[in-house]
Amino acid sequence: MLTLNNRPNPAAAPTLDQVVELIPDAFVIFDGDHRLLAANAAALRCLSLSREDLRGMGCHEFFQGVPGGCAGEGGCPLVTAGSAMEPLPVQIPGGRGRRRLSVRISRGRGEHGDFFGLLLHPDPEAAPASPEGARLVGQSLPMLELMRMVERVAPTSATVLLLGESGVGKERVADYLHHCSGRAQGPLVVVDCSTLGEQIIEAELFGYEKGAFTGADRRKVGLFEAAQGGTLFIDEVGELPLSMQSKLLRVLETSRIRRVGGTDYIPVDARVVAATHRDLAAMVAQGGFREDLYYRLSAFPVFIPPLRERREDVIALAEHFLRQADGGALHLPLSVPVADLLVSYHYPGNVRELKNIMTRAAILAGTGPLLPEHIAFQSQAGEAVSVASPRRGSRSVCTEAGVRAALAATGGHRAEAARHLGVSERTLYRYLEKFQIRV
Ligand SMILES: Nc1ncnc2c1ncn2[C@@H]1O[C@H](COP(=O)(O)OP(=O)(O)OP(=O)(O)O)[C@@H](O)[C@H]1O
Repeated sequence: MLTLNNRPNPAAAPTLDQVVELIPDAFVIFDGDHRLLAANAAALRCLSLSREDLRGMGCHEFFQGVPGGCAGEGGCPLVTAGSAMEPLPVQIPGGRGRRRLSVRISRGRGEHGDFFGLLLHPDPEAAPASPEGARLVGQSLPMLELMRMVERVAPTSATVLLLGESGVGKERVADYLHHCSGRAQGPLVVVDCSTLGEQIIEAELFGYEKGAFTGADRRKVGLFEAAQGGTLFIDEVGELPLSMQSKLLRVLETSRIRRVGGTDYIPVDARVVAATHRDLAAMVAQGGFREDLYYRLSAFPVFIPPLRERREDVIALAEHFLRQADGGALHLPLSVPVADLLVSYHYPGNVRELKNIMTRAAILAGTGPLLPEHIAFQSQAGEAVSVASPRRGSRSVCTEAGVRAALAATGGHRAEAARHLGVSERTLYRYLEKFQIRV
């Protein structure tokens, strides 16, 4: 029981277990005998251990993985950490093998002795060990800010909603989030609502029992169950039919599913990350999306800016995709004219378009040098992609090299060069004046 000073009615005070649940990050408390007193749900997920596994666990077993006495001054982090809140990299044995965590330990003094609070985070130093697929390429400010947000929310159990135009990297960010979470060793299951018809989506998500419908000749486990202990990435959640939206909401609220044709409720422990390129708030206003589900999903929205708003990432991404292409590494680093040309473009198809451009360029260049003529932009017409962007209205910034490259690539055609840069012709004129470029 936790009571505050002079509390008139201690019986009404919250328990320690209830208090630790208020902390969104993975958090555990040890008592003065170095025995674990309480852990919140985020910590259980982070360590893949149950509350029963953890309660009463000694510091030696917690830090070393095997029961034993406290290692004392020489080795127990609770003793050595003091009150400095410096993160401490440790290898903690979880339910599925050891994992590297960064632990911040703080010491408190109570009536009956000391106690210790431990905040657990995935160790950023361990990031290189994560698979290539989980790495986010990009060093622009918006990208660094995005990574910080994702790393912050990853260890919690919050539902995350990824917003951004098509091809901007939503699935990639979901992958990164999964690998930064305590569920990294669990599965990452992806479901794309835009590719599933209304009839099959329920069976896909929740599974079905034998005989549930014609053709159901055996029991099938759904994607929620397949994601047990891991993450379920629901892509294009805006395409979910209304009837399914209420069912999804129920699962998010109760953490239980019922297979189609089944009667039992099955507990599921899957962290949900959803994504959409659509403006869900507008869909709510038009009655196409349930308001309650919208609020539930957007507990932690993360906006991924379009590539044209983070042109500083273009070269790093281009070289990354070139490295992945057959024989592409031959062309690294990119020549200045190719780099200028790439940076000048506005990428309506975002990172996916850049990836396709680089894969194609590597093929066209073969074993010779990679030249500007090998760069073929896919959406030269510059058609607008429908955007659900809270940052709509932010302006493209063109460099002198970019403007010159766009003019060179379009044979000096101003209207085409403006389209190519993703700006209006009037804006292009302002740039021509600013950089004193004559066409
Ligand atoms: N920051 C990044 N670093 C490395 N690769 C990236 C990055 N962002 C996107 N990609 C790659 O670009 C391609 C498109 O990204 P992704 O599929 O994640 O986009 P998306 O926003 O989910 O698209 P859609 O809305 O069409 O589902 C993928 O091959 C992905 O791996």
